[in-house]
Amino acid sequence: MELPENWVVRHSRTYNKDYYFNTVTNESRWEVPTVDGEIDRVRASHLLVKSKDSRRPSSWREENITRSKEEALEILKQYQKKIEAGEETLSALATNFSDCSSAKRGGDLGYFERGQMQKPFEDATFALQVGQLSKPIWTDSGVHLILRTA
Ligand SMILES: Cn1nc(-c2ccccc2)cc1C(=O)N[C@H](Cc1nc2ccccc2[nH]1)C(=O)O
Repeated sequence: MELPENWVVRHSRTYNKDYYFNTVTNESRWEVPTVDGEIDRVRASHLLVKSKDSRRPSSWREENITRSKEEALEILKQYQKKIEAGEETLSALATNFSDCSSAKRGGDLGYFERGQMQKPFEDATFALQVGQLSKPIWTDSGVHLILRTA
């Protein structure tokens, strides 16, 4: 995490831990300063449809997944239509149909920072506004719909 301008990390011998010091304002603080508008962690839920080419072509739903990538995308687009029409929620569809083990939590992956998820998934999530649904996103796991929740 790069620090905003004029901020440096210092080490407090008294407390034996790092703190942050602004060399212009002489302000010091324990928590990491972030540039306004720079987000360092997000929360998201997702619905994953795997295919035979997925990194792990198996899930709680289906021991051996044989559908093609094209079929997976068509299935995911049907879910996307229902969510965008307000007929279904991503959480309800993920619970019943996601090929990710997060299905048991309505697709909720919790909070994550950059560097934790597969890059296409991370970039798509960080580009979403809170409450916004992604377009279909491909990772090595399959094709995802992502809802940024925080
Ligand atoms: C990243 N992650 N979190 C959970 C999870 C979260 C909450 C509760 C239970 C499982 C499962 C996973 C996971 O990697 N699952 C994989 C599928 C998968 N691949 C992903 C790539 C990016 C983001 C989420 C993804 N989920 C699997 O089940 O084969």
